Amino acid sequence: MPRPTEDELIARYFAPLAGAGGLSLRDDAAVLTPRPGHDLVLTTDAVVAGVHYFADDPPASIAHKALGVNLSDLAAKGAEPTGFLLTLALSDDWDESWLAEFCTGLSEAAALASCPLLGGDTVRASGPTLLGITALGEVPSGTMVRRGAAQVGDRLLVTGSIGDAALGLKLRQKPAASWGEALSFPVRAALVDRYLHPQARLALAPALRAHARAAMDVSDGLVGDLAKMMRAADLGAEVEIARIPLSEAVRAAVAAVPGLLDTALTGGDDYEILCAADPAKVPALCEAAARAGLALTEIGTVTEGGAPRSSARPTARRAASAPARSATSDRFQRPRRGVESLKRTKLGSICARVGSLARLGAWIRAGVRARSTGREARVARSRPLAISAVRRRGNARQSRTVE
Ligand SMILES: Nc1ncnc2c1ncn2[C@@H]1O[C@H](COP(=O)(O)OP(=O)(O)OP(=O)(O)O)[C@@H](O)[C@H]1O
Ligand SMILES: Cc1ncc(C[n+]2csc(CCOP(=O)(O)O)c2C)c(N)n1
Ligand SMILES: [Mg+2]
Repeated sequence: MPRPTEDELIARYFAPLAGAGGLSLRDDAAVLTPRPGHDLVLTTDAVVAGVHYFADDPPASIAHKALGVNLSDLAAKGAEPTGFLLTLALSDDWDESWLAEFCTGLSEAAALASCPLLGGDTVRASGPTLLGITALGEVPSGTMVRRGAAQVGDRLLVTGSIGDAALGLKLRQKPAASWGEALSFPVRAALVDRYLHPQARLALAPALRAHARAAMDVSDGLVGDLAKMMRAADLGAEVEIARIPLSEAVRAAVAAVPGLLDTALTGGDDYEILCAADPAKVPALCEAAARAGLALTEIGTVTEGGAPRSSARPTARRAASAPARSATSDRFQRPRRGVESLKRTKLGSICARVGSLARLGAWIRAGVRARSTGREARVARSRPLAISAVRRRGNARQSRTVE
C-alpha cells in the first residue's frame, strides 16, 4: 500500500490534535496571544531512536516520552503548558500503522497535559527516526523558576523517586537480568513503565513558583543534574545519600546488586524535579506538593562552592585560582585522564575517606566532587572522570599524596 503524502498525514493524523492557535494546521505558522501578564516559556528536546528510546518500543509510548521530556522542562520552570510544535524526521522504513499508533499516544499525552499541537514539520531522515518537540508554556510575568538561583543554606528537595527509569532501562535491555529475579513481575513492569512513560511533574508548577528559589528537571541522572544546578549558581551542595528517595523496587534491586545504586543515581530518565528552597519555605512547599499529589523529599543543603573550576561563566575568583575546565560532564564529553587532573580534583583525599570507590566513581564520573563521612556525602563541583586516573594508579593512599 502506498504511504500517505505529507499533506495526507497532516490532515489524517495531526490536524485532529491541533489546538486553536494551530489553525487546523492549514497555514504556514501558528499564532498565539499569551495571556495578559504572562511570560512565554520555551523549551525544546529531541528524542532519537536507539539513543533515547528503542525503535521497537510501542509507538504510543514513544510519543508519550517525546512530549513528556518537554513537559518536564516546563514543569521545572513553574510553567503551565500552552502548546507544542512537532518535528518528525521519519526513518526510511516508517509505516502508517506506526504513525497512527504514535498519534494516538500523542493525542492522549497532549490531552492529559492540556497541551495542544500547534504545528510542526514532517521529513524523511536518512538515519534513525528523530522526534523533536518544542513546547511552550506560560508563567505569570517574572515568575519563571530559574536553574541557577539557589542560595547558600537553601534546602535541596526532589520529587518522586530516583533511579526507577534507569533500572527499567536495564531491564528493557536485559529482561533476564539476575537482579530482576529478586523482584516480582509487577515491580519489574513498574520499573520499565517509568522508563517508557516519564511523568512530567506539572502539578508541582504552582508550588515551585510560590515557594522554590531554583529548580531543574532530572533528565541526565540526579548526580550530574545536581552538579549542573550547583554550577549554574556557582555553589556546592551537601547531599545525604541515605535521604535520596528510592522506591521499594530500586531498594530491592540495590539489595541484590549494590552497584545498581550507581545506576540509579546517575542513570537518568527520571524526569523528577530537583529544587532549592529557603528553609523557611520548605514546609509550605512540601504541603503544596502534597496537595498536588506529589512526594517531595529533602536530600541536602546548598553550600559555598568548592574550588571554582567551570569555564562556562568565568569569574575573577576563578581566573585567579583555578584552571579552566569544560562546562559539564555530559554524553558528548570524553574522559580526561592523568595525574594532573587528579591533582586538581583532590580525588585522593576523597577516595581515601570514602572507601567505596565503585559507588563514588559514579558520582565523580558525572562531574561531581564528593566527600563522604559514613552516610553523608558532600557534593561539589569537580572535574569529571578523574576517577579513572585513581583507578589506574590503583591505590587510594598513593592518590592522596598528590592532592
Ligand atoms: N543546539 C542548541 N541551540 C541553542 N541552545 C541550546 C542548544 N542545546 C542546548 N541549548 C540550551 O542550553 C540549555 C541547557 O540545555 P540542556 O540540554 O542541558 O537542558 P535540558 O533540555 O533541560 O536537558 P535534557 O536535554 O537533558 O533534557 C537550555 O537553555 C537549552 O535551550
Ligand atoms: C535506548 C536508550 N538508551 C539509553 C538511554 C539513556 N539516556 C539516553 S539520553 C539520556 C538523557 C537525556 O538525553 P539528552 O541530554 O540527550 O536530552 C538518557 C538517560 C535511553 N533513554 N534509551
Ligand atoms: Mg531540563
